[in-house]
Amino acid sequence: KNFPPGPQPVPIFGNLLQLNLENPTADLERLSARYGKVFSLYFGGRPAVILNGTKAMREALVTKATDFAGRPGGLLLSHLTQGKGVIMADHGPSWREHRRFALMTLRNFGLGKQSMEQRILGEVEHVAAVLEKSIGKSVDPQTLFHNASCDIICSIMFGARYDYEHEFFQAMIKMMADNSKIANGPWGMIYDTMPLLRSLPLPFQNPLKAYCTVKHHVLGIVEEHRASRSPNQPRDVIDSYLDQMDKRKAEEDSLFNEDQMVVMLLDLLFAGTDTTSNTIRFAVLYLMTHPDIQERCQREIDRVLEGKDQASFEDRHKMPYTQAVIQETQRIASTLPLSVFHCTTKDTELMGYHIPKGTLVIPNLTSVLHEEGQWKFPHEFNPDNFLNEQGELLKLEAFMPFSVGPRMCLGEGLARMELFLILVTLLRRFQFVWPEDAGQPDYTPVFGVTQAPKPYSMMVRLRESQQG
Ligand code: HEM
Repeated sequence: KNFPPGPQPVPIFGNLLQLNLENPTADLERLSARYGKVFSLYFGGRPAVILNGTKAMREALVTKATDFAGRPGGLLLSHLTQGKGVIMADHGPSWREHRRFALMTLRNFGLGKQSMEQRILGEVEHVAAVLEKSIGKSVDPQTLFHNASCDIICSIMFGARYDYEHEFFQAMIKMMADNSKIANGPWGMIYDTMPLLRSLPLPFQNPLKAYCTVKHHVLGIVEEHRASRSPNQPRDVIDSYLDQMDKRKAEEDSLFNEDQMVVMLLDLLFAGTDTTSNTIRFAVLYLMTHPDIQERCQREIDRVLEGKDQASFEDRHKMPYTQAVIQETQRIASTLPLSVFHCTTKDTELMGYHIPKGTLVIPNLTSVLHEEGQWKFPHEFNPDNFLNEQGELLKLEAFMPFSVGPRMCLGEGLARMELFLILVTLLRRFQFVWPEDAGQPDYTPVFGVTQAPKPYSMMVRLRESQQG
């Protein structure tokens, strides 16, 4: 009763046949124009509420934060992780404690401090070395940027980075990219809506298998850590977790155990790889095809870093234009278009509608990041969206690529540091050029849990200031 309105569902499929499952973004926009900022859809027999626009998003995720902080079960992503870890864990003590642990550990390993910066800057040197070998050639940077962001997370979690060619490392990256594509794509939708088909040998079996293989390997890394660690002298996230398990051994029903640890590690890898690297790929695509914007960033970077060997995260305060370019990339790219699905934890109300406990909630972040009335230029790439007349960086309520509320991205600090240090270091050294024979750039994203640009080629040149 008084459930948000939406198109009429049909038996078995619900509204599935009315959506382009390869990329439902345009359908969601059309439905929101017809039914309003809060509307409903049926995935098979399961009702879902779609949140659109800044007002509905904030009312649900901030004002009524607890009511909307759950995670749905019964989906491909929740089956992969069995509801453990952080991302797909339901709102409860285990999620709360693991979220707190992950945030605290990231902070202890120097988020905002020197050591995390050094890990990122170290990784950028590997990227720069590969790019230097590509000078004057056309290359697709997809693999390179995936490798770099995955390696940064690996070094924080496992204490070591991998060579980009390492077999396990490559398997892990492939698993993450494939799973992201499948989970929000047609096969993921079929898995989510038609439980009877789940045991059939269909493509959604692949992510389940790939996840198990990577999980098995991570268990091996945990075993190595057990053998080589010194208690209370953590080298990385695994050691910290083992310390935490020791500390809580005496507790009956401790929430910290090996199974939870492995899922949490995979969560952080999964959440931290494609998100950051796809954002960097979008940034390079827009900078190549807007050379005036690229040059303006480079002038700012040169001025602020004059006489310094390396950039530091603190330098961002002196680089409002570069920050505006990074934020504008995040806005236009909308890397997690439908965020991560939420679920109501109790019967609640939203914008006058009744929403029962356990309802699937889909925050359409793209609808906020491209919302008319919130942005000076909602549909074009323009850093002025984030700058005032004086060229100062604006803080805007509708800028929520990391979502908002108690479930918002816990890697935001790390992601922002990575985006800044990687882009600033590379732009200082290289010029990125859209190849002459590449035709018109196509900015249309490839839809998935994380959205990616279509594969493209870039030309790399050493900047004049860096030559000889
Ligand atoms: C540009 C990069 C990134 C973007 C745009 C991004 C965005 C998001 C979004 C939209 C969510 C869903 C929030 C919600 O459900 O309301 C999320 C959740 C999450 N992110 Fe990120 N993220 C990024 C990078 C990272 C990194 C580097 C890490 C980890 C090291 C990370 C870890 C997580 C985790 C663990 C969650 C689940 C939080 C929870 O359920 O409590 N993310 N992220």
